Amino acid sequence: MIAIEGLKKSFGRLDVLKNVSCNFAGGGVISILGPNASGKTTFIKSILGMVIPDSGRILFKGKAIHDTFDYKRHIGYMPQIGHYPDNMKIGQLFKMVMDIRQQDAIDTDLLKAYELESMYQKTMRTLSGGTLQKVSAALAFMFNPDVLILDEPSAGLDPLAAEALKEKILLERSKGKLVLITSHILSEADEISDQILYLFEGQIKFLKTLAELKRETGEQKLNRALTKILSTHHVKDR
Ligand SMILES: Nc1ncnc2c1ncn2[C@@H]1O[C@H](COP(=O)(O)OP(=O)(O)OP(=O)(O)O)[C@@H](O)[C@H]1O
Repeated sequence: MIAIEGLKKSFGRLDVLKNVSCNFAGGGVISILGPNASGKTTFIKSILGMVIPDSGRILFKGKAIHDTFDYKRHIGYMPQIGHYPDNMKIGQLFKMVMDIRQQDAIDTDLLKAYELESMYQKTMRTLSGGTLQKVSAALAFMFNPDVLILDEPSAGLDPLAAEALKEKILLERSKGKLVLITSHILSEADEISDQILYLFEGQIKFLKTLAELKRETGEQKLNRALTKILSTHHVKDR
């Protein structure tokens, strides 16, 4: 579905992605983990065409994304912080997005779960952080995309809203969708991930299935497995 070959990106003298290559062949949930500033958002923004890499290639269904922007129709993106026109109402925002796509909403599951229709008259600038996240989540899933890219999706969501999002992610996964999620919440990643991609200082430390990670470390929980594997890597690196 998505192949990444030798991706490099620097901001000034800061090398943020250093020769990143990986392949997301089929569906499933891939959690992109790593410390702050390790390059997770830069990595997903590169796939979205929002960051232009200095070198390397990204292929979407076999086609280089530099040659096309049509591929973006197949990706639903939930940003870390959504930026929307301040004075627009929620209802107007949804209508605008549908007008731009020239398509009606296909998937209204989250719209309903979050009861956003009852808030259509609310103006974007007046929304709480969590409600803004709910709007972003509903938009990401709205057109039934093949791929979902979610940047720290549950940050700021209340527990019930986060649970609804998790259920939705699992439902889409069961349909064979590819879901890339950046997160710092290991318990959540543990519940929903098929694979873990660990970024460290702009490089992939590993990309493994969750089962493999647990088997290799002999741990049942992702947080303990990560602690173990990272300390082992650390020793090996020295
Ligand atoms: N547009 C930009 N201009 C300059 N530096 C940038 C830009 N975007 C990102 N960076 C820098 O690149 C590094 C990686 O940022 P990025 O947002 O990709 O990290 P992250 O792993 O997503 O972090 P976090 O876990 O804190 O969200 C950081 O040092 C950041 O300051």
